[in-house]
Amino acid sequence: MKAITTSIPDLLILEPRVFGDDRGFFFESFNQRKFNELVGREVDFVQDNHSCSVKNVLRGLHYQIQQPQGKLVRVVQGTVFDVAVDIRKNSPTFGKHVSVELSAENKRMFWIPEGFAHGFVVTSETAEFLYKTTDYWNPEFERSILWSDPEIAIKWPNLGIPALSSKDLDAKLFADAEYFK
Ligand SMILES: Cc1cn([C@H]2C[C@H](O)[C@@H](COP(=O)(O)OP(=O)(O)O[C@H]3O[C@@H](C)C(=O)[C@@H](O)[C@H]3O)O2)c(=O)[nH]c1=O
Repeated sequence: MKAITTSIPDLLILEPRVFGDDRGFFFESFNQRKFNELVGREVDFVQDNHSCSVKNVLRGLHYQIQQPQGKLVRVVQGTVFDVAVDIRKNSPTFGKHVSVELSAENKRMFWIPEGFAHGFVVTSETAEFLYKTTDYWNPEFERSILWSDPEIAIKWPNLGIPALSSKDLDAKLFADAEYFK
């Protein structure tokens, strides 16, 4: 596993070593010891999630105001444009974001520690999205920032208006968002 740094030091793109042969391929999709070495601390994951979405579905930008979740995300079918926004108030990169294409083909993973809002849009016909989280989902603490927030100004792939959940249609502007307690 190789870590690629990004413009926000705590956000890492991870590239697994893939062993291909005439049967197909094999790779370690998670190895706790190697992961901890790459991120430089002990991380404990408590929940695994799996979602499937059709093209131009956008989920995000999500975070929890308590029990913030670090997320290790990847795609096992299709392609997504994935984004993490720094919402740590005392961070020098507060309000800045990093985007990365994740696909079944590139097998890249994105490590998004606690303190970021996260979202993605599906750019293939369908996409299956898998992720591990460092804390449990808690609907009471869950919040959504508007995907098209003008201050964050994410350059999403040009697919037209995305399909959103009702929760994400009601998302707040970054300027009005609640932060961690
Ligand atoms: C997130 C989540 C949802 N659910 C339920 C609630 C709801 O009925 C259904 C669908 O939930 P949502 O619409 O919130 O799913 P979704 O929009 O896919 O939410 C996810 O989006 C991405 C971008 C993230 O970063 C995740 O942390 C998570 O917020 O699944 C759980 O049971 N456990 C969970 O951990």
